[in-house]
Amino acid sequence: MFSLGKYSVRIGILRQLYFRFITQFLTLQMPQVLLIAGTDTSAGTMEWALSLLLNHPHVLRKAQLEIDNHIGRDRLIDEADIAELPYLRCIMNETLRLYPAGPLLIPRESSEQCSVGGYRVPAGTMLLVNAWAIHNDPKNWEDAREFKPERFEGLEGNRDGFKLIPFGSGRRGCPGEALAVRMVGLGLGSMIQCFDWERVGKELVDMTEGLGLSMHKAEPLMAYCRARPVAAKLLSQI
Ligand code: HEM
Repeated sequence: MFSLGKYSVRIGILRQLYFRFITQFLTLQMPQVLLIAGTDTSAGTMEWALSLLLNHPHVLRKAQLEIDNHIGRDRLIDEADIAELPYLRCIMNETLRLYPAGPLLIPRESSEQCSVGGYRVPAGTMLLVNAWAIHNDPKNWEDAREFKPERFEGLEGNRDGFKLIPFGSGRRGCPGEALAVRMVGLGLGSMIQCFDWERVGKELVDMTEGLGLSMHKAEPLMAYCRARPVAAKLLSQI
């Protein structure tokens, strides 16, 4: 048994799970790989982001204001707008920090003996990078468990050294990163632009994390939404 922050697992079970996951992954054709790796991660990130926004309505209002100011009320948000919406990017980074879709990245194997943080790692050792623990470590982040998109103001891209690594790093880093940022940005941005969102009740949205190799919500998000005048106007033109 070993502990990886909140991930406390039996190494044998983990090895088996990864072995099954990786062998299945390797037998898939490239389009299947891209679909599997790209859909759950992107959809899950949007669900976490909207849940966080519902629990922090002032952040939602600020994001809506940014979109309204930048885009106006005569057209829908477009992929090209994402780069011009820094606060929306901050929300995405903060969501991926708190709830990284791949919390343990993809396992590595040491090709030769090395030393990591003072520990001797023999050649052929399976190595897991606990991105979740790095992202939520109070040594790395002030108010680590708080949702504060402003902490990323001024940051270019989706990495902050090795403190923020939602897409992994190096040769096996996520090849879909650029697409994911555009798709999550467009999906989330459209939902914010076109609808007003409210929680179903007075209680906060349940943010419990489900079990699994990817980070998904234990309880699917339920929310009320109302089309904003901009959406009604634009949809009536279609
Ligand atoms: C929010 C969305 C996404 C997140 C958070 C995410 C995150 C990750 C992470 C953490 C890894 C492991 C990287 C590592 O171990 O260094 C990974 C691998 C991968 N991702 Fe993504 N991903 C996302 C979207 C996508 C999309 C849209 C695609 C493609 C259409 C994609 C394709 C892949 C593939 C093929 C791999 C395996 C790469 C390899 O083993 O060399 N991902 N992703």
